[in-house]
Amino acid sequence: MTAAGLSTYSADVQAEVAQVREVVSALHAELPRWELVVWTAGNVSQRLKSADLFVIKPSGVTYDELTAESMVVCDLDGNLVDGTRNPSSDTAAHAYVYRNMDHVGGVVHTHSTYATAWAARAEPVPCVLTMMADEFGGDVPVGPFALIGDDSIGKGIVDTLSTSRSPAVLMRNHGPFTIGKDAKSAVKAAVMVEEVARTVHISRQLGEPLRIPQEQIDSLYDRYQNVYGK
Ligand SMILES: O=C(CO)[C@@H](O)[C@H](O)COP(=O)(O)O
Repeated sequence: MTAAGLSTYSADVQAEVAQVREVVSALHAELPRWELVVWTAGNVSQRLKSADLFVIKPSGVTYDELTAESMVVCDLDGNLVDGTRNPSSDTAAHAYVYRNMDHVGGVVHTHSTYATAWAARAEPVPCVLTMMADEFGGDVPVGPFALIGDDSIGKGIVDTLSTSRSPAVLMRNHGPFTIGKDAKSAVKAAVMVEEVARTVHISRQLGEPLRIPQEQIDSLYDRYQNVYGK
């Protein structure tokens, strides 16, 4: 597929595109490294600061074949602006999130095993671990069932995450989508949601895990978000 390209954009925008292509390409390597994907089943994107554009992977290309140059650039309606291949099949969902959540700079989708197992049951992961309180500020919520092809998935993500502190949503019968201030933060949330989905699942084999009281969740979330690592 060909597109209009970046020639009408300023040198600053083109420079940022080149830099974000490197970032997004490198972050795709984190998905198999953390065992969050099989074959081509997951994608990372990052929004530009200097223009209403984002960078995402081309569809159906294996992670070991991805390069910075092969990353595609889309506008916030999901139209291809620059790149030689079709953008990821989840581009419309990423674009919808960027159009409707101004604070989001990165989006990730995977089909990681444990998080997707919870999604298949449409059950939120209950906040029973301090690392869940830290990262998610409560339960990891479930979003609606939605078919790929229009704005349904994006709307489900936005509607669910707009009423939660969680940067992760388990889209019913599908899998996790995560958001962050940039793509790296969204990848981190994808790693964390898989980890807690796995741990809580294992805990359940031993009995019913104990929910953390809301006051303690709030305290842990505040410390991790505002003090930890600063
Ligand atoms: O969820 C889906 C399809 O149901 C996608 O995540 C694909 O599995 C990955 O697609 P590309 O990013 O390679 O288009």
